[in-house]
Amino acid sequence: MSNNQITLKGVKKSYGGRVVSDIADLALGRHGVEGLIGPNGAGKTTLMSLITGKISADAGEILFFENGNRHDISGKKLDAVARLGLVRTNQRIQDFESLGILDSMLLSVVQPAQETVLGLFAETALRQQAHPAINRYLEAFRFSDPGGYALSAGEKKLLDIIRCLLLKPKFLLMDEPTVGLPQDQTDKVMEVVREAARDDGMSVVIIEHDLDLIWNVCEYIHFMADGRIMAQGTPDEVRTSTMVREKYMGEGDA
Ligand SMILES: Nc1ncnc2c1ncn2[C@@H]1O[C@H](COP(=O)(O)OP(=O)(O)OP(=O)(O)O)[C@@H](O)[C@H]1O
Repeated sequence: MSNNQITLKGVKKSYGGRVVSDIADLALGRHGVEGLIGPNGAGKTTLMSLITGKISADAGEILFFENGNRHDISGKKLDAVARLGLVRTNQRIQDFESLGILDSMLLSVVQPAQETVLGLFAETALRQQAHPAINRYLEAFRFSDPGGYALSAGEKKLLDIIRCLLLKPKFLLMDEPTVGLPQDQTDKVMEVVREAARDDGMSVVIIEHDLDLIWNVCEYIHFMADGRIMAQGTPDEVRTSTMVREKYMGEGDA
């Protein structure tokens, strides 16, 4: 079980007078792999952006606890939060067309001070030897041209997730990780994420509309609607909640 947690107290965010996030009291990361679900526009992505410092809250406190250390990350910027080991995969895929697959992976494993060393890794074979973790991901995920660029939407998405995992985060927030990925790739992504949660103590929160994935992968689920956390519990508890069914799922889906 992970030692890492994010807590939010009285966190509020409004756009043009409309409250899109109103989190009274929330703890994330107590249960290994957790899910954050809710209807479109519920405020899930906004919540992740508030935590990672992409946007700032109007009020409230956000704390990050990692291995006994307490960090007040309210109002902290994106890079400062990422340096603490709190990393987020992207809902919208990034443009990797100017950086090859291997180079972008390598950039995740070298420390900033070592970046000039990149020049030493001129040979592809040498680069691969240098990082067993990269080899492992290349083996598992079979890019169409690993020595070239990630071109399809699926490959870009995959590369984004792998780069985040190579950073060895303490806490990983995943925003709709499976959109655009075929089922076999989705299964493999979830396998490596669960492995990192189990073996490295990484905490994970996954936003997904793919409820089968949520029920199968997550140990604990937070349900959000209208900017607020409305229900929390095990997959069984959330799946059978009348309120969750009414607000989110068709009666037949549960
Ligand atoms: N920059 C912004 N300016 C104005 N309104 C915004 C902004 N960002 C988000 N919103 C609004 O905040 C609400 C919550 O959006 P958010 O993207 O967080 O929802 P979500 O739960 O992630 O939805 P989805 O499941 O569709 O991704 C929506 O009504 C959205 O239109």
